[in-house]
Amino acid sequence: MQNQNDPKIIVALDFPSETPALELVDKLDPAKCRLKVGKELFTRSGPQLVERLQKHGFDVFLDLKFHDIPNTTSAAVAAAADLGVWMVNVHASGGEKMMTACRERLEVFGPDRPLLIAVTVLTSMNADDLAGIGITDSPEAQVSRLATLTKNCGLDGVVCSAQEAPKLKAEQGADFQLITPGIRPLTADKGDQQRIMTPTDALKAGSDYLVIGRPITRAADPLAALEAIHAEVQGL
Ligand SMILES: O=C(O)c1cc(=O)[nH]c(=O)n1[C@@H]1O[C@H](COP(=O)(O)O)[C@@H](O)[C@H]1O
Repeated sequence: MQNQNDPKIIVALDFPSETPALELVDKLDPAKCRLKVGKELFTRSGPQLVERLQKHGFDVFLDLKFHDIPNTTSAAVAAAADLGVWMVNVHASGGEKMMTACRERLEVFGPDRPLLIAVTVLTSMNADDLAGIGITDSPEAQVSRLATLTKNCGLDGVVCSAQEAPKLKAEQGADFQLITPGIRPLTADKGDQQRIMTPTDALKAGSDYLVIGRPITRAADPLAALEAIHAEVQGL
């Protein structure tokens, strides 16, 4: 499924239940944004909510960050494809066999299959956090390593910080999709994010899609916040 307008903003519906999520969604325009359903909302409201969002005309990024053995993960990715989502993700640190199994499993879905994306280094992590799990390389180097692995496995792109986008576009080519959370307009709180960038800078750096949650969903006027970001990035 592919929205003809190809909106670059993906609103992260990080809500505790479908009631507040749908309250916001009812005011949104599928021509201006896509929607991301993550672990909290999916665990409460499940596939029915995803189908409802799709019936409203929205492309859905199912962000469950699968990370398991190849057989389990590829079956989960196929379940996401059956649901008709636009994008689904796995953790690149699941490794070559896992990512390859997922890509192969999606082949039967043909050109309408979801985009298959791998998470590199979470945008909430900095060099100290990586050192804590035994990775002494910089976040940038680790992201590059995992992006190369992801591309070699034939996936469509990665989730990374926009800070890494220029390097990744140079290394992996223009077609390799970069999905970037950690987006913060200048006035927004950083929260738990570490590697952040503004919407304009992120697109200029090479991001293909901006994942934005709290700067929209926690704004006093979420619709106005989305409209402002949309106006800011339109035409970039
Ligand atoms: O895969 C993701 O979407 C993701 C990866 C990552 O490295 N960092 C990250 O923040 N995310 C998601 O992107 C969204 C960011 O939300 P805000 O920080 O509220 O804008 C959340 O739903 C996260 O789960």
